[in-house]
Amino acid sequence: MSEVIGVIGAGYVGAATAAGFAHLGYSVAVVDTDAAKVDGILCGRSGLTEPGLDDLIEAAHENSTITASTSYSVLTDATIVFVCVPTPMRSDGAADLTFIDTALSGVEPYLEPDDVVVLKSTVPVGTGDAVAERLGSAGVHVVNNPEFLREGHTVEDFLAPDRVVVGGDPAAIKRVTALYRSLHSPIVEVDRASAELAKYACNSFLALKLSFVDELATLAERVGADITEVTDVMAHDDRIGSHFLSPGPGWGGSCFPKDTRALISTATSVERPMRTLAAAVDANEAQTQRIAALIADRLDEPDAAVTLLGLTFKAGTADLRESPALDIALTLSKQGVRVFAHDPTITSAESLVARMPLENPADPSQPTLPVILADPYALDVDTRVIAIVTEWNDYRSLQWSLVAARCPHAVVIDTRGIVDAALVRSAGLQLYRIGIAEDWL
Ligand SMILES: NC(=O)C1=CN([C@@H]2O[C@H](COP(=O)(O)OP(=O)(O)OC[C@H]3O[C@@H](n4cnc5c(N)ncnc54)[C@H](O)[C@@H]3O)[C@@H](O)[C@H]2O)C=CC1
Ligand SMILES: O=C(O)[C@H]1O[C@H](OP(=O)(O)OP(=O)(O)OC[C@H]2O[C@@H](n3ccc(=O)[nH]c3=O)[C@H](O)[C@@H]2O)[C@H](O)[C@@H](O)[C@@H]1O
Repeated sequence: MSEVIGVIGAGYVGAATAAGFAHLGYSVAVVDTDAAKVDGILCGRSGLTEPGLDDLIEAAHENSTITASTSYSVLTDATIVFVCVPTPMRSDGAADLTFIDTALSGVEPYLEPDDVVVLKSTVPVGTGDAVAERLGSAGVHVVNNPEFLREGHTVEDFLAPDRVVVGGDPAAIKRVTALYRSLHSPIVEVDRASAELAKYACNSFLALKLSFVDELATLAERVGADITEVTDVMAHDDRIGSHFLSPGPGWGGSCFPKDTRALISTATSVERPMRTLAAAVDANEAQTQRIAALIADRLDEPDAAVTLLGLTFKAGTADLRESPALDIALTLSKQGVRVFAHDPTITSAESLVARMPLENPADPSQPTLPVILADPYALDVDTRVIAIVTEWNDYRSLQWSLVAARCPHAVVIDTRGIVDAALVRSAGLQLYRIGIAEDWL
């Protein structure tokens, strides 16, 4: 327990890492450039909608095992520093490493010989070697330890990972893996390039699987099949597995979109193009636009309105980054459709501004932000389409008779396959489920 943990960046990954190591008994110091995040941690809160995270941070706060600051000097005593800053997408698709560079510049003055810097952010192949070269002359070791947690499950996944992957300096790897030993998860030691590539490989493979299933759902609609029966058959094959077989409005979030493009960019730069992945990215964009078109096709009057149920990129998170729901809202709004939306985590349209850039928000003839509904029953009477875009449990158990009483002519489009068809239809509403041919033919 002699190691002192430093964490740079207190977002989804950094907050879970800090809280998790504090829970495992380590003393943790966090630095974040966002003063609100730091103040939150100093009061025992993460500021994130993540089950169990605030409990761990509050416990660490009470035990004085966590501290935080906007100043890198808080890392002075840290012996192993985890870098958990963003690696967003550049306009050319490659990963933007500016935040990594700034984080390293910030921590460098506080590093001592034999300290370890751990790259937990998702970084392209070659980044770890470059960082090792940069810090090596000061006697600092570098380890790649890519993270595989999911939003909405950050604590659960941090404390019980399918695997812990480490690559890099062998002596330092021993010290990093020792931190995780009490979790009893498989530890996979690989070379640095393989650790970096494996992280992109996992996200990209899952994205490929989803694009395949989304296209299969479209095909099922046309040829008389039921996607739930098709994927059930697939899931019985252990080689295929049962996860990531639910079609939807397209995959989104802070990582799949940027990581697939970053891998394509890496592959292209060494003239080893990843054609399958490029096709999956194209198919994903087409899937979201297909859903927008299906909605638009069911609007029979110029004044007809649409209500989107769900805005986050998936259920269980308040994260709106790269959410297909926002793309659908924007596409419809550009066509002059009045768009309303409900999401359990969104109380006002203001939180959408950063994620839905509009050219002229004040001009009602231009695309506008969706009007946020306080509850899913507060529907505009001219609503013609109610589309379930995010698979929140709230929408599985809607009282469809209340919906029908307000909007008897609305049709329901379920892009996630979560509603009970009999209940929707017994309320007198027409229903279209993704991938179910009998609804569309
Ligand atoms: N969100 C996720 O589920 C997962 C993300 N990752 C990867 O982890 C990395 C971080 O992702 P998130 O945690 O989602 O990001 P995030 O956007 O939630 O949080 C990043 C945090 O870093 C802070 N920050 C930015 N620059 C800083 C600097 N120079 N010094 C100190 N703090 C700084 C920001 O204020 C923010 O609080 C990315 O590379 C991402 O691809 C990996 C696995 C899962
Ligand atoms: O690198 C990352 O950031 C993380 O990215 C994903 O985690 P996350 O972005 O939280 O979301 P997922 O649960 O993987 O969902 C991604 C997208 O796929 C969609 N999805 C998922 C599963 C499914 O069956 N169908 C489906 O459409 C979701 O709605 C969502 O838009 C990976 O699952 C994590 O392992 C990884 O660590």
